[in-house]
Amino acid sequence: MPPIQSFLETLYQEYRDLTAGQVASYIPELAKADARKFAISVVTLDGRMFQVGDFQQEFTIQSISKVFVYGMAMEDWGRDRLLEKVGVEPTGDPFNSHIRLDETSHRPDNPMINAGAIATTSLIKGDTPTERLNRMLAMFQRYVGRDVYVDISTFLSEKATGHRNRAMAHLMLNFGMINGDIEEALDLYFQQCALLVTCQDLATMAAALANQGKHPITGQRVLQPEYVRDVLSVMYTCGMYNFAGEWAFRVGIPAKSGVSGGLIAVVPNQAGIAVFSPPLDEHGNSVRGLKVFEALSQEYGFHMFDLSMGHCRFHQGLTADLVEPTGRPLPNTPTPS
Ligand SMILES: NC(=O)CC[C@H](N)C(=O)O
Repeated sequence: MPPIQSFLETLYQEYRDLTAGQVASYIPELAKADARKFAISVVTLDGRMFQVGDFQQEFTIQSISKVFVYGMAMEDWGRDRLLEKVGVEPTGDPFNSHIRLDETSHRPDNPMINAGAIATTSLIKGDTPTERLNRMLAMFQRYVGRDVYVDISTFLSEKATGHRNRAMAHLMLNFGMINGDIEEALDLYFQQCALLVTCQDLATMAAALANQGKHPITGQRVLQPEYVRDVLSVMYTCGMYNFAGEWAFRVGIPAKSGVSGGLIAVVPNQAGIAVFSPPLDEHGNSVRGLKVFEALSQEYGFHMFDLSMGHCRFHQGLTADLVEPTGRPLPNTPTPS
């Protein structure tokens, strides 16, 4: 069982020269991304970090934001009220697929596709657009553990070209699934997608979810524990677009990807993991990201239904690096059985 840090270094060497995939270009600013950038970060529940590559490189969070805004909407409205507006059914469609509202309820299928995410964002509470944005930034700030910023160029770039998202918002307005000003809701959605993060930030945010909603370093509560379950459930079933089923089968933990090349996954009660690598496959998922997660899942057996070994092997990988000089395992790392 290799210690996690050395295994990450092996994976980095193995996949750094991979040239498959295309950098997203439908948002003009994203086309400028450097396809060679590559980072892997693992953050444990007690805030230890294992990382390789460009883990301090900033990029826009894009669809990964949907996870955290969904959690915020849960806190704003409660589970039942939110479910009336946005479903939790996987679609098997691409993230930007034309909207297919539920025939009777007119809800978008789930909050991880664009239609559902825009509806979710439109529900964020606040009296003015500025207040809603500030509440959202404060939420992201709690997850990241420092000040966060929106990349104005990417925001404007998507605002100017996001006609498909705009069309979906209008359709939802028609069915009464969005209230209020469409352009304001879209602005907030484009702003959340243009939030600047690093791979290290994303793994830390995922670790906070793995830690039942408590930040692994600041100890601050970022999400009410009762909603962590809901957020992880939709990540598990809907987080990887029309690859979600394959991902659940192969990797087996809740995850979310974004078109800028970020990919996060949550190993419940153990760690948050993130990969950053801009080239995407035909489903819009990071090519290197998928490779890394498949290898990690195989090596450490963290698939949720790998009942033969369960989480024990991942613990061994983590605890190999996590044993204090005294030899005492750190808190939150149960002894492998
Ligand atoms: N999959 C994504 O990352 C999509 C996010 C992007 N801002 C969009 O709405 O198209």
